[in-house]
Amino acid sequence: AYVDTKDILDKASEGYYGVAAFNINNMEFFHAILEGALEKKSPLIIETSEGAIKYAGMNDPYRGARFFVNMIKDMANTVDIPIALHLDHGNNFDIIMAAIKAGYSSVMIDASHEVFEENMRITKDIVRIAHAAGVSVEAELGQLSGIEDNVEAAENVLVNVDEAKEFCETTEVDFFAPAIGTSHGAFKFKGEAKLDYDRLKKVKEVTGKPLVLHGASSVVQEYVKIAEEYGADFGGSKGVPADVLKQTVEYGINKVNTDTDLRIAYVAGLREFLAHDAKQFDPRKYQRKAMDYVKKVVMERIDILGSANKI
Ligand SMILES: O=C(COP(=O)(O)O)N(O)CCCCOP(=O)(O)O
Ligand SMILES: [Ca+2]
Ligand code: NA
Ligand SMILES: [Zn+2]
Repeated sequence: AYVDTKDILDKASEGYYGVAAFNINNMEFFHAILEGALEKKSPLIIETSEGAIKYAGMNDPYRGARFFVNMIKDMANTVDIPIALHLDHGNNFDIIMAAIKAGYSSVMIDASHEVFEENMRITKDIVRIAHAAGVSVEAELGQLSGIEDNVEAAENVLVNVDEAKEFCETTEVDFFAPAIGTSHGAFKFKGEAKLDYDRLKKVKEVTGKPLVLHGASSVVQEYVKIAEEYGADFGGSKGVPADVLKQTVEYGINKVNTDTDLRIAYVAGLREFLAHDAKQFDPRKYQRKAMDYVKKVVMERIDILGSANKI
């Protein structure tokens, strides 16, 4: 069934388990992810960035948003697991409105690069509009280093616990993303993967909200190796180890944003298949190994986060 993201995450917060939010840009990733979630009988959050919406809509965001809603809502209403569709890192007002109008389950308003008062003001506005339309809302405090909200955040800016309390009370967001030391992409840490667990525990205590971990991909080395065997160069890639992920779930993380792991698994499968089969040109065949690797990553992640059989 097609559901509100808030429903999935309120249950996950109650039960102290994590639900992965998987990013897609096309049909094949969605199918591979869905196969994995169905096999695990897990609730499923599909999310699309603004870039994905522009990509699918050939630069018409409302068309792109409708494309994803039509594909996902229709499929969701014909399978037995709860599925939600979320706008990830919403920043452009028109694209957030397009997602709400098209029928997204939830939207993120990411104004975390603004000063605190401004982030709060913008978020309050979006919550008012989204809630009027029956759409739930995610927002963020702190910044992830690397490309973030289309602005370069040189350093990690960790969430401030007192601000988190005021922010969640004032804005009435439905689920909340505290920056605790992760970053987007495949090169998250120079040395050891260290997240600020103490800060996370305190944010859970003072907000009582379902919490979101951005930049949560593990950068699974099994697929990095396969990709590199067939010509990729992902040297120095490092993500959030599974045991660290488990720890964040224990301390209150419920939505676990995962994009890079799927991208690496897919390109590894594609490179491997094409290196061995010189004759195949049916896209339903030469993408299958890539989709199988994505499905495997999805199923492994569901086991790490504990959302299997939680439907
Ligand atoms: O927090 C995460 C997941 O991060 P990770 O998977 O890199 O760890 N996300 O929010 C996914 C970010 C997707 C970015 O998409 P565009 O390239 O279209 O802008
Ligand atoms: Ca941000
Ligand atoms: Na998000
Ligand atoms: Zn993110």
